[in-house]
Amino acid sequence: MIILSITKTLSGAEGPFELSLDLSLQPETLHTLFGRSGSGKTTTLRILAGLTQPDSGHIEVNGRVWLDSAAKINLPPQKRKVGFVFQDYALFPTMTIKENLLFAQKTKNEQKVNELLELTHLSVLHNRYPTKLSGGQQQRVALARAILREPDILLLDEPLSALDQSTRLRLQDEIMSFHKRFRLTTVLVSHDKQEVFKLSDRVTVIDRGRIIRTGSPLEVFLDRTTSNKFSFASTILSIRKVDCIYLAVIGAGNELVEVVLSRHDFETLKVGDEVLVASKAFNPLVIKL
Ligand SMILES: Nc1ncnc2c1ncn2[C@@H]1O[C@H](COP(=O)(O)OP(=O)(O)OP(=O)(O)O)[C@@H](O)[C@H]1O
Repeated sequence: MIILSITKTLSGAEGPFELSLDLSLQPETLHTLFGRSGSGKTTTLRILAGLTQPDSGHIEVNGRVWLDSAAKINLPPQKRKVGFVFQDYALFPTMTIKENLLFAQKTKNEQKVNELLELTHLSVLHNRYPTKLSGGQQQRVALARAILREPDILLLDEPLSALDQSTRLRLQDEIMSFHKRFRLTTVLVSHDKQEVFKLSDRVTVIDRGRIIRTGSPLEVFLDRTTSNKFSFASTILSIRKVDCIYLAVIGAGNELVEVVLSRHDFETLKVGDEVLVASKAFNPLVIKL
């Protein structure tokens, strides 16, 4: 069980605001922090890892206190058993893949490194340097390196956002399989709803430092208790008038959809606006690709 209770004043783009979170994470679950840019998600991961100091707080991991500002307990990052994977891989460029992995381990257990290389399909590449690998391969190395630390918490900060869609889908499956195989307790930060829905046991939505919602992905994203309608939130990419019809192009995941607007919407909405697209009656054909 991981218990986190923190406060910190952050300097946001629209002025200072308080990050104030109380979270408890069940062991062996994948818990996602979701929310608008600048709401405090990365800062929360950094506080868990000991890389950023909160103004006050208490963090307890499997019965061990990592931080207690009142009792002046504050374990340094190297004493916290955390695996951290960032968007930008952060591998050592002058070390080979295998050296990068060995460096992450206190025990220098080469057998375990070889096992992880095998599991991540990186064995044949073990002598290469990170710059000679694709983004997906580099992120696999970063994931393997984080797991080798045998972390009490695996922190994944937008780990797949720099990758193309098909690599992303493959790595989502790998993250899921590692999370289960190594019985990890994982905290993910992601902006991709489909990814969050696929991977998460629990989702906590944060807005300007506060928890505004928490629950299963179904409860948080589909709001089963209030509506069964089809809807998605996205951004208007273009608006135009064709004869007497008003049309908007709106992003939907990796696709674009064109919707008809009312005259009032045409006059009030503009490109870049965030909108909710909802359909009252939704009876689609589902075709396997
Ligand atoms: N140590 C700090 N002290 C004060 N403010 C900070 C500190 N670290 C980050 N901030 C500010 O806090 C806000 C939240 O940053 P954070 O990176 O946690 O947001 P986020 O939710 O992860 O955003 P994104 O989704 O864009 O990565 C930002 O405006 C940032 O500038």
